Amino acid sequence: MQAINTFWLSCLEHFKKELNAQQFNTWIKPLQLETSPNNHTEAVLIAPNRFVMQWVKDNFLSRIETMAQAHFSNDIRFQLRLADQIEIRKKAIIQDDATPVIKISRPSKKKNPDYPNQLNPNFNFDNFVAGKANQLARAGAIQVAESPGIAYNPLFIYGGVGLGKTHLIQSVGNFVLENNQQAKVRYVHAEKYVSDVVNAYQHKSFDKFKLYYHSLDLLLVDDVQFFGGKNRTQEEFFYAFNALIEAHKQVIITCDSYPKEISGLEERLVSRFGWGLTVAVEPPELEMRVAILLKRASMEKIRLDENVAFFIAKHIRSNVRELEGALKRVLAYSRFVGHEISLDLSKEALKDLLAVQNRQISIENIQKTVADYYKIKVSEMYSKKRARIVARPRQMAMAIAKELTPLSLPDIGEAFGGRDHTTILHGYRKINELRASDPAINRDFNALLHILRG
Ligand SMILES: Nc1ncnc2c1ncn2[C@@H]1O[C@H](COP(=O)(O)OP(=O)(O)OP(=O)(O)O)[C@@H](O)[C@H]1O
Repeated sequence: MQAINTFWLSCLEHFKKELNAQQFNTWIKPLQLETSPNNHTEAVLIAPNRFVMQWVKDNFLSRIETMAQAHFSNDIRFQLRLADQIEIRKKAIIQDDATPVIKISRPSKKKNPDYPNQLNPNFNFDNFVAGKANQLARAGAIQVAESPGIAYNPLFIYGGVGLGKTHLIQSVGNFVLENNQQAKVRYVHAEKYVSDVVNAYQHKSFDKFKLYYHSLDLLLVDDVQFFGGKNRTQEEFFYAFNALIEAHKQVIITCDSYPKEISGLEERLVSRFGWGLTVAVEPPELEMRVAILLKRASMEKIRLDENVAFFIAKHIRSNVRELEGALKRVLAYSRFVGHEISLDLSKEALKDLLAVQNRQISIENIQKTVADYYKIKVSEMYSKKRARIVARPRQMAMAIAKELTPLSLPDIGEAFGGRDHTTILHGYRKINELRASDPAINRDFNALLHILRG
């Protein structure tokens, strides 16, 4: 069924252009086409888990069929089917390399070393504000909390700093423990896991290390990008991961990037991280930032007017941790001067912070930062040269200026050597398109935002 394969490739191309990279990677890329040589009217798309299957059914299936109708003369029906997880894993294990998968016999009578679970009881689903930015990650986490080891394994949550990844995965841990106090749950930051490996080395205690990590019911590993380049840690984690997944124990991982983009991570781990559900958390939009502030205020029993929350949320845009930091600052200032929190008081309390922010995110600073990043001269930002090597960074700087400053398009145009506002709009749109189709551009964009926001 060469024709269907060719059609599917063109479908992939189509969705790659239409969706942003995260949506494409989450929903479309994991689908596998299965055709039968004897059946010319039906094709099956295999989804890696129920979540993806349902989403594709609801949101993409009819589009795929419409495209198929336009492509073929006869009718082709597309079915969705759930992948056989065991088969996928077996295949991956065989393909990986000859490394044996260590099977740890689960200690039946022996007591496990009694490690604390390291969970912060304040992280729970109730005080996690839901919004578009974390919709999928939250839904995935809730499902995993309700059916650990069954729903999606592993659950891989990625996104920038301070966006709630730790909060979310610890909420799963706390939820599981609430339902079953006997559950062996462990939250571990990746750096701590690395130091546990070093310790096991020093004390020749790998058996104890394995006994512990391989016998958990739920393992939460935070910021797994820290495993990059640490081969022994990765090897140990590979064994632990296999042992847990084989035993239907839940693994949840967070990271600052998509699995394939973690630098220095072995391919066999990258592929395993994609076995379950991979979801992103995005920076929250304005209304969600306001909701987070109001929630936090009510938890702390502080009266916070909506207009004050809007003021803070409008100015603190980078991530939730900074948002909470700003609220703390306002609160501390109000206690210090002995006045209730008001708009004026908040402006005063955040004066320094906002001044620093405004200074940092001037258009000149954006131009200089982007020029440094791409190793071109700042003067290329105003030049008329069209060579891609300078034109692309210039468009990147335009897009970032639109994103980070309140300046109008004509103002931004002025700062880029007196360009027309349509040129700025074109640059902005171009970069957004590229971000959706080219992970490298998306990474550059996010890295630059990160540098500029300090
Ligand atoms: N949606 C949300 N609702 C309520 N609080 C949130 C939300 N998102 C983040 N927070 C809060 O913001 C702070 C930072 O979140 P968290 O530590 O989970 O971020 P992170 O993504 O793990 O960051 P890092 O990558 O730096 O580890 C925490 O205090 C957390 O409770």
